[in-house]
Amino acid sequence: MSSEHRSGFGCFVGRPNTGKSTLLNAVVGQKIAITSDKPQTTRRAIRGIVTREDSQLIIVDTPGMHRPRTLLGERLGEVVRTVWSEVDVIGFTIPANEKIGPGDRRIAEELTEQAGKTPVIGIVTKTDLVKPEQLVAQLMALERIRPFADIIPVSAKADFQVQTLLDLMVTHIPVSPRLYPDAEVTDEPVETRIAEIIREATLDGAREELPHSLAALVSEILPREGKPGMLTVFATIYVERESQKAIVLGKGGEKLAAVGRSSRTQIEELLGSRVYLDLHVTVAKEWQRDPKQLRKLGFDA
Ligand SMILES: Nc1nc2c(ncn2[C@@H]2O[C@H](COP(=O)(O)OP(=O)(O)OP(=O)(O)O)[C@@H](O)[C@H]2O)c(=O)[nH]1
Repeated sequence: MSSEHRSGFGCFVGRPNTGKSTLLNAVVGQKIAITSDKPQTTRRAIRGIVTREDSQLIIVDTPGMHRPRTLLGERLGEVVRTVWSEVDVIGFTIPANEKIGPGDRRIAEELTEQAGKTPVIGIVTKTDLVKPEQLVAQLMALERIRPFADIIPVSAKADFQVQTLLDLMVTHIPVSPRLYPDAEVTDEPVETRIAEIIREATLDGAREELPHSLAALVSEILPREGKPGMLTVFATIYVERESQKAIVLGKGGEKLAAVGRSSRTQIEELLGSRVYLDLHVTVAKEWQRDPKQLRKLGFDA
């Protein structure tokens, strides 16, 4: 074993809902990316940094892959491809409890076309959901769809082999000194992380039609007037239609109030300060198709 220090970049790819965000959180050990029961909730590349004595692995969380339908969809595609060409190692996620399907195969093909020489580790996720014989069958099925540098089963929920996966990823990154100071966990701006907390809280228990047409934006964080030690966070939830606004608000604004309460606790933890959350819902018609709105919401590549 070499005692030289390694530093480099990695990412997880896989179709929506395969457990990429949960795995990232397990690996980094702090909640920095949003997870949700609904697909396609991760909309931007977020870097988590795992610093160990022997290595520093910077992980970029890639958005869910899906067929581009709107401008937003197309931009996600570009982001994903840029990520693939910049990283040293890619983890391709397949859940243990679902049959490998056309969506998985399409990503495997795109990896072959777009990822060049970047080594790909095949990761069977959510192993806690299946029996051993099902897991073995899935590992064998995965082996057949493309060549992998390694194949490994993991469960982020049961903390099974998460560290082993990290060790494996580190073997593929170059010998290099640390690229980031020890304390840094993510270099995402705090506004973005807060917006993601709000977005996640809004999606929690929301109806099926919401995930694709919801965005959150933090416009300002200011000291609260007359309340020393307290901050005001100004945030807006963007929806596409009046009907969606009604869903987000809930009866008499009840749902929005609950979203505010649950987000505030997390935001206070993140900022280390008491927070007043000034939260509004706005209809921005067809925001997914409007480049100006996309830029405003931080989707500019
Ligand atoms: N039982 C179990 N559930 C898991 C595990 N990992 C993730 N999940 C669940 O699977 C669902 C999807 O997980 P995510 O991490 O959001 O998946 P993703 O691939 O990042 O999804 P997108 O952001 O849509 O691309 C969530 O409900 C998770 O709680 C696991 O190891 N075990």
